[in-house]
Amino acid sequence: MPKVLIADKLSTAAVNIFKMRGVEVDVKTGLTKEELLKIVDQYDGIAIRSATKITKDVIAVAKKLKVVGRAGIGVDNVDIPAATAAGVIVMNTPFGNSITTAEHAIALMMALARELPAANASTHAGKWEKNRFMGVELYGKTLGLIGAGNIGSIVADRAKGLKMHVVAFDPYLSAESAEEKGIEKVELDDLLARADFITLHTPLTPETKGILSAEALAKTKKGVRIINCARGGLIDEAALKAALDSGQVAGAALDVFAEEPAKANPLFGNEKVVCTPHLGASTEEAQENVALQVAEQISDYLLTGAIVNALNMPSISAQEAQLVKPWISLAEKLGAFAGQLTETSIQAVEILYEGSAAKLNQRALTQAALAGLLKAHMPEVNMVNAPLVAKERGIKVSETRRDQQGIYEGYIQIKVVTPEMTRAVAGTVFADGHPRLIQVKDIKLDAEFAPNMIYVTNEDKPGFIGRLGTLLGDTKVNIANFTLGRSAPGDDSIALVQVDGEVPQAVLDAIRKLPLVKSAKALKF
Ligand SMILES: NC(=O)C1=CN([C@@H]2O[C@H](COP(=O)(O)OP(=O)(O)OC[C@H]3O[C@@H](n4cnc5c(N)ncnc54)[C@H](O)[C@@H]3O)[C@@H](O)[C@H]2O)C=CC1
Ligand SMILES: O=C(O)C(=O)COP(=O)(O)O
Repeated sequence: MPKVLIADKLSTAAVNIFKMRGVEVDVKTGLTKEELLKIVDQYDGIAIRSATKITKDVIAVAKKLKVVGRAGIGVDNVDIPAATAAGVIVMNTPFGNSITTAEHAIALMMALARELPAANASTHAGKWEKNRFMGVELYGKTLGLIGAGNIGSIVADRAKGLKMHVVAFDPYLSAESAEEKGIEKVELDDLLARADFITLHTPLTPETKGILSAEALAKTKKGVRIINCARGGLIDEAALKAALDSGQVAGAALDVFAEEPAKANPLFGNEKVVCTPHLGASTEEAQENVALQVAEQISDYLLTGAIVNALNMPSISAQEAQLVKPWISLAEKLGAFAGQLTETSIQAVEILYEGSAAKLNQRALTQAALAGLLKAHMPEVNMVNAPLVAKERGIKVSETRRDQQGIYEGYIQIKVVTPEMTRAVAGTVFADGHPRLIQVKDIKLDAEFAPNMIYVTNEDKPGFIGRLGTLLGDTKVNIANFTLGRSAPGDDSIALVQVDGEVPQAVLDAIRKLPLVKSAKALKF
């Protein structure tokens, strides 16, 4: 039974889902890094929010870990490259809390416009400072969105309801989509110059880090009000403090901070600043949504192989996972076969999907094929990081789909191009769900994959099979299966021998010395 750790505060809906689905679950929130490092190797999955940091060193000791599920959107607390390198899938719940967070941004904008927190505190203190608080209207004002994705778009929709004019800076927002949303797409400088309110809704990336820098703040309309419900690092906090002090910025409402939990911050204590402790996603509805979703997604992956909302893997539905599983195994084994025969650098990999194989999730199959291929010489490669490793090594990967042409209902062929040669291997999945090797170079055959095999190329002349069998018998290597193939009588032929146990090097050397043998290699699957 797979075991999952819930490391941040999640709705109890998550625990119930895990239990119902047959996943063992521990709830241990508020762990220090050291505590997490001590226990993380027990778990197949971890469910988190923004508090727990899944760093490189956590991934390094989490030997069983297969999936990190973020009950929410931002994944800047997860080292995705490290997870990818370790074959750990990182998932989030991209829509579960977006309405709630957009509503928080609007709430903060209103609180800022009318100084609600200060007025509230003053009234509770019995001061009745009616003349102290003078707000501004939102009606007719320009709202500048930095980032117009899911949350930004909902904020825009609500702001339009308040009769604001909405402009957005988002390089990835198409003109059509902007028009559809009633948003004016602008450049950042234009937004800074025109907006009465600026609200941030981008992820924290190297490009967006410090997007509201001292320089950017200097370009804003004097008296601008800023709302940040995305990530603290988007604003240079020291620069914001200076801009508030100079009056360039009239106020800021912040839900997120460069360092969290934010116990001390240069902006604390400033009455022009409205703060909440990262509450953007904190409504009953959103927390129920994200907890349910993340528990379903993690359970699905661990129990069925289905992948939804992963940031480092293509999606595969549960139904598809069932269908594609034997083909993934085939693709990986074909890749492993070709990889073990390849001793030189690889220039290109061409994968052909025919018939029923062409109707399956091609990205997953290609990732499996690449993983098998590259793992032969780089054990750290896995299905998740294989495309990246191939790219880093300059291996050109191409895929072709074709309707059924041959006798097999479906098959996969992998062609590996090296500076010396091109080698093709192909296989299919039989009705029993077992992958079969059906072609090596141009030679047709029919062989199952086994943990230990010997691959021999030889001249097709009488006497070879007997000698090989005798040698293996004499050296106590038990033959489980023996498959032969040749392009034409008397031409090149190959023998694939399934053996029980590892093949000693001395036996391989002896096979290579047999008459008619051209090459011999031990293969492992
Ligand atoms: N305060 C809170 O509790 C919460 C905060 N968030 C934060 O809100 C962020 C936005 O969430 P969603 O809208 O769901 O994400 P999203 O992915 O739907 O939208 C992000 C938008 O930012 C844009 N973008 C990316 N790089 C940009 C750049 N350099 N300049 C301008 N725009 C850029 C993208 O094109 C995209 O349209 C999340 O990344 C997360 O960090 C999300 C939920 C709750
Ligand atoms: O979903 C997000 O990106 C959030 O920032 C929400 O964070 P939280 O789950 O409340 O810690």
